[in-house]
Amino acid sequence: MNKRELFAQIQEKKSFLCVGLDPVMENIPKHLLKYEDPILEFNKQLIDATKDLCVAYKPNTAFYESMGWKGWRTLTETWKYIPENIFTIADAKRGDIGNTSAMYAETFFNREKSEMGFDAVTVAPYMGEDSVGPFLNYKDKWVILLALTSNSGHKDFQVLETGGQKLYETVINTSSGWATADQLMYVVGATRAEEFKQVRKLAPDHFLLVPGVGAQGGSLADVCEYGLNDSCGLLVNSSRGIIYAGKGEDFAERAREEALKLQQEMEQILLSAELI
Ligand SMILES: O=C(O)c1cc(=O)[nH]c(=O)n1[C@@H]1O[C@H](COP(=O)(O)O)[C@@H](O)[C@H]1O
Repeated sequence: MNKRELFAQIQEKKSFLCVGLDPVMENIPKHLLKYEDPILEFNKQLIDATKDLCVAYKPNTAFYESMGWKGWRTLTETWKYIPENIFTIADAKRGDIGNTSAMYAETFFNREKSEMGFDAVTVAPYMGEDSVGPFLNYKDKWVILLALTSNSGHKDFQVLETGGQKLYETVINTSSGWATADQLMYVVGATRAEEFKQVRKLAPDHFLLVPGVGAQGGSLADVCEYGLNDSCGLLVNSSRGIIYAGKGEDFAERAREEALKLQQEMEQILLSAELI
């Protein structure tokens, strides 16, 4: 899905919500345990309940990989279940020397080989351009580079000064000069709302993946104050705040209610910004 198509979806759905699919077996409602793959059933019901309210789904691969080969099967079947017009992000946070990154890229992008054809993958920029390049060789796909993350550990490296600018600023400045920069998005945590003004100075046109609303306490309104651009430019993720809104048989309805609250807030924001 290209940028124009993504913005068209945002306008049509009046939403820039990304639902994070981070399921843990202990939290799956008990009535689903009778299914052969309870997590797949959980995801399917969540997708059915939220697909008209969101423009993206982001399974974090750790939650699937932790279950071994069965988890990979669940991830693959989950990806297949997501409707085609919804943006899919493999939140895998990969990046390695070139030939290894090429294998990671095949895992998430090469549908013929792996049976998964995500639109985007999250990548750590630490190993530099040649570690990101193999993902960018897929011309219709996106790389979402970690820039300024939502966790407290962002202080350890990302905001350290490197030649007059913070390390995360260097990540954005340098990568946005790459020839393939129009296939990049950046992760900026909702808990770092005070930095969005600066992020937008460095990356005015890029889409930002913004995790950290909901369970981590970030504010949607604060993110949007400086984060919006003229094609919206934001995919705001909530995982636990939506998928665990209810723990019983009505879990999908509760999830829908939480997604709807965010979508309605987003609609007002898009209206005020005259983007819809
Ligand atoms: O890349 C990410 O998505 C990500 C980056 C970041 O800085 N912070 C962050 O929380 N995430 C992911 O976003 C999701 C947040 O989940 P909740 O806190 O449950 O909404 C998890 O899958 C995290 O791994």
